[in-house]
Amino acid sequence: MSLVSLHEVSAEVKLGNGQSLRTVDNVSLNLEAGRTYSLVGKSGSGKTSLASIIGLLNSSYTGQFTYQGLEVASLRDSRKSALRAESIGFVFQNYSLIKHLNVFENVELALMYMSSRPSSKARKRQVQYALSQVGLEDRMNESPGRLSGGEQQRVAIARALVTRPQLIICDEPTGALDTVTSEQIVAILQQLVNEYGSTLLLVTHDPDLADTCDEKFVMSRGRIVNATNVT
Ligand SMILES: Nc1ncnc2c1ncn2[C@@H]1O[C@H](COP(=O)(O)OP(=O)(O)OP(=O)(O)O)[C@@H](O)[C@H]1O
Repeated sequence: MSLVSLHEVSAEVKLGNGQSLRTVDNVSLNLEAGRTYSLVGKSGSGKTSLASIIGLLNSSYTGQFTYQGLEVASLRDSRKSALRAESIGFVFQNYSLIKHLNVFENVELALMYMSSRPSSKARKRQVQYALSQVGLEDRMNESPGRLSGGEQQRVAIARALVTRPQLIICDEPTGALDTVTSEQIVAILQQLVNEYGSTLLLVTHDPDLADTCDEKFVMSRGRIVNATNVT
């Protein structure tokens, strides 16, 4: 059974002028457990729109979408939120860390949303471990604003992985970083995804980053126009 299975999925947004724009157009794909996938395509091709459906962030679609064998359309919002908190980790371009929480608290937050929230002692152990994995255990008490872009993204990776999610969705995770830092971030990501056995969906403009994944999906005008096995 695939972790994610989409069959003829489409989505639209309503534009200000009353017209609709099809952002995802008849997409069918499977994501298997433990494999890594990139999603590439020009700006506006629909990558983020598709990733937000797969990440259970947008339920306004037609077609069939199953996650862990569950028909997503039939799940209540509360069940979808719980599923997302427990089994999906997100990393975005702008890090999306909370400024008034320190590094430890930002990572811990991911555990607070779990329905089976670990004890305070277990949370401490898990957060410390996740931060050590990204080399930031000695910056736990700092405010994110005092960290460099690459360091903030490493915190975001620790936050995405601390729940040991089955799926990690990264949307342009290196978009705001220089080339050397980007390569380091992707190396950390790939190593941890491998170690945790998670499935990775990496949305990127960068062909070199895309080639670090097992499989590549190319999007154009909302459609998957090409799917390639890289390895
Ligand atoms: N809420 C919205 N309102 C209006 N248009 C939208 C909305 N969301 C997405 N779009 C449009 O849908 C299309 C697909 O957008 P999407 O963000 O998914 O593309 P993308 O491939 O991720 O682009 P980028 O690489 O620039 O992030 C674009 O033309 C975008 O302008």
